Amino acid sequence: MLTIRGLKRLHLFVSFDLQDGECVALQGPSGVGKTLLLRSIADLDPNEGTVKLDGTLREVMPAPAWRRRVTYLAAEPGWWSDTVQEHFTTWDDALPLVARLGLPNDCGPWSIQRLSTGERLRLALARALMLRSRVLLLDEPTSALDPAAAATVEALITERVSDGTSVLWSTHDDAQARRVGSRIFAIRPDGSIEENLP
Ligand SMILES: Nc1ncnc2c1ncn2[C@@H]1O[C@H](COP(=O)(O)OP(=O)(O)OP(=O)(O)O)[C@@H](O)[C@H]1O
Repeated sequence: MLTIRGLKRLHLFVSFDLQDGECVALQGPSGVGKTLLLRSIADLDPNEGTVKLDGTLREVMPAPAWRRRVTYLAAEPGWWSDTVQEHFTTWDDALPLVARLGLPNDCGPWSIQRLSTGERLRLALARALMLRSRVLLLDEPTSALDPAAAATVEALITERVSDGTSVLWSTHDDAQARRVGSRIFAIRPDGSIEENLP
């Protein structure tokens, strides 16, 4: 279980729990703080408060180890190597997942530069899913995808949730929030969270 108490970042001040195998949809108008919240939980920006995974405080482990367990998927993912396959520890292991996400089997040697925005998003999702994290913090993961690709992503994440992964999923799509979330958190302009049922 992910436990968050008094997490403070700029105007945000929130407390909540995310159970194992639970997907919570995160909503709110543009600029309200959804990305700020997800990045703070992953400890990518300075923030205050108590964040624990299964009772273990975030600060007792090195930041990279925390982010392998509590993984943030950015709306605009970053890349550090030239080719697709260099972003995976074992490309052959990643290939079935990459293919399921609709990328061609021969895309391993491709340059990252040639990928479309949607292809990059799907590749970044594959990269995140290969970590088998305990918690996924998804920042509008289907915003640049066509309906078929978005449905594939929803199905994949739903499988992971069934396997016990906890997910916080930021989306502007109300119907998607109701489909994927067993609870919906709406960030208010004052930085607090209003909890709704789908
Ligand atoms: N480092 C920072 N210092 C000060 N303000 C910041 C910083 N980073 C982000 N903000 C501000 O915090 C607010 C919330 O930004 P955030 O990216 O979390 O919004 P969002 O809810 O994810 O929006 P969108 O739906 O458009 O992606 C914005 O007004 C943004 O300008």
